[in-house]
Amino acid sequence: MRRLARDSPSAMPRASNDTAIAIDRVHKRYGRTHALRGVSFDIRRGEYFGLLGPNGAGKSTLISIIAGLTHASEGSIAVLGHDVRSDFRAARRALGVVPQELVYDPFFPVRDLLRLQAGYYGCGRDYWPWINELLERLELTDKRDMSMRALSGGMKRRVLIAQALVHKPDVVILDEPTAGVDVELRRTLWRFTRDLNDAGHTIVLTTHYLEEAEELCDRIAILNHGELKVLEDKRALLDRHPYRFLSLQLTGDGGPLPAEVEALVEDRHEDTLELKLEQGRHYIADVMESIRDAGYRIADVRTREPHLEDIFVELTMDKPDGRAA
Ligand SMILES: Nc1ncnc2c1ncn2[C@@H]1O[C@H](COP(=O)(O)OP(=O)(O)OP(=O)(O)O)[C@@H](O)[C@H]1O
Repeated sequence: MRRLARDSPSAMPRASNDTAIAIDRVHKRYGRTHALRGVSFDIRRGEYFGLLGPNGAGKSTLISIIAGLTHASEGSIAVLGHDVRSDFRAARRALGVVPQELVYDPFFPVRDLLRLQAGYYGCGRDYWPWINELLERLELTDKRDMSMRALSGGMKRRVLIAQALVHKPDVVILDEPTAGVDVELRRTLWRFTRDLNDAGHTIVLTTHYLEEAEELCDRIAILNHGELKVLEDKRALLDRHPYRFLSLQLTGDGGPLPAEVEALVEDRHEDTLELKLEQGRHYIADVMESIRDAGYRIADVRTREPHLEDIFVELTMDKPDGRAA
């Protein structure tokens, strides 16, 4: 697949201001629901940023405020220095938002829809080559004259992505772009967004597929219960978690495992045990010896480093006493 060249029409000049989105002490209340509780952070220009959190954490609310679809109860947000309320048009012009929901006009042919959308931003014929490039990159060229209602769900999602990009926005927000799409399309979208990022666009991704965030993002923010839980470089976040997983396939008719081994069990399925070991505290050799002492043979041993998913669960899982992690 063709890559977007740095000097392609999509390449954005770097501004002296390094902040793409500045979020300052934002609160949002819906009646008695306090959906955002004083969230502050910056998204830097040119980064691929992951905004994660469990259901109801406040991600969509934050994106809606950034996009000007709803207002913060308190606090402010600026996109490329433009306040999303007082300077709405300039802020919106700098943004391309790919929505989570499939909302579209069923009757328009795809290319006409994209040209019309570009027109809303005052982008005329000189943007048509860019629209053709989008159609090509999203593998929609042969669908360009079809009406939206005739397209499959995956194709519609591609059109929504193209629609968000018609005006070559500097900052692109992707809200669950791969929800319900097949593996091939997911890969196509990953490549495409990475190329956009290489060409200078800031990308903000929300996703429930944590391997997607792990693969693509430079920095990760995790929201939980309307608060910023973590904002960290992805590599540092993964490295900071000093544990690893040990998977053991057991044979033989052993008895109960010793309590200190039971305490490490994360998962068990059929004859395999998955244990979570903290570095410097639990030693693989000791654990294996205890298991052998309990009367088992160890037929296979595997280890793995933590994935983003493990860290996400640890940071967002509510404690049994009702406290948030
Ligand atoms: N329009 C609304 N009216 C009332 N409450 C709302 C509204 N939108 C969101 N909420 C509430 O605000 C909180 C945050 O919701 P939000 O949709 O922002 O979370 P989310 O992190 O995007 O979740 P998900 O991953 O499920 O999309 C939830 O408690 C939700 O019920």
